[in-house]
Amino acid sequence: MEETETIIQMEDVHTPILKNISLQVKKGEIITLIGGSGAGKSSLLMLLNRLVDPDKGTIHFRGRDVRDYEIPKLRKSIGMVLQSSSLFEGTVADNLAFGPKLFQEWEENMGEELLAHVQLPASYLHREVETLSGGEQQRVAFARTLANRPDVLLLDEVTSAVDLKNVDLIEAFLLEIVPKNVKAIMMVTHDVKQARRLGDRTIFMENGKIVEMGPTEKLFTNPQTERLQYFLKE
Ligand SMILES: Nc1ncnc2c1ncn2[C@@H]1O[C@H](COP(=O)(O)OP(=O)(O)OP(=O)(O)O)[C@@H](O)[C@H]1O
Repeated sequence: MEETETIIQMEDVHTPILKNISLQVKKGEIITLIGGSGAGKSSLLMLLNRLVDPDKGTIHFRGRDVRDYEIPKLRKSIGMVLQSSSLFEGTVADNLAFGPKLFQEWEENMGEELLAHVQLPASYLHREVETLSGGEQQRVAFARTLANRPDVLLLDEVTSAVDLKNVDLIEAFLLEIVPKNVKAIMMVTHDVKQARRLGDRTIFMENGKIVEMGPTEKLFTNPQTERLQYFLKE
């Protein structure tokens, strides 16, 4: 049987905030990260696209140490979307084209296709981003990240500032793009129900450490540690 490709491998990674982080992400997986405020979830994501480097340990992306990639190429391949999108002033099309133009990969018909992923009509291409609702802006932020054809998406609380309709749209979109358009997703969410809905595997963190990690349903129905049992009850 063909072995599933390992997309990310972290081995015994330490930073001032994180301790002893080891994990693997395989092709096709959505990994959800849960844990209380300050547990280190965002810090873990930031290691992957080198917003932070470890003091100790190694991080491999598609079999290669992340430090061996040029940073713009790494960040093109490992895209990140945050809680509130940082679209720049201009039209939706300007925002979508920005990344691909850096790599001479922009084609005029891409815009329409990218917006279709996030269920926005092509007419939005010419809209100034400031005229869009928060939820629409967040969907454009997704389309802009997808424009770079990333292998991995790092998502940090991406639905916490949008209304329920947009939460549904974004969740449906995420389930649809893996592994067709992106190979894997790592997603931090404070919404444990969302972590359960979307995750293939879930990581529970506390004090900079991974306390439990496993198949999402198993983790939720049969938490092994008192810490996680307590966290899920809160
Ligand atoms: N740049 C920084 N300098 C110093 N401390 C930091 C820095 N960034 C994060 N921290 C600290 O590291 C710890 C982990 O933060 P992190 O943002 O990774 O947690 P989190 O689990 O994502 O929390 P939240 O759910 O509140 O976003 C916190 O105690 C935070 O204050």
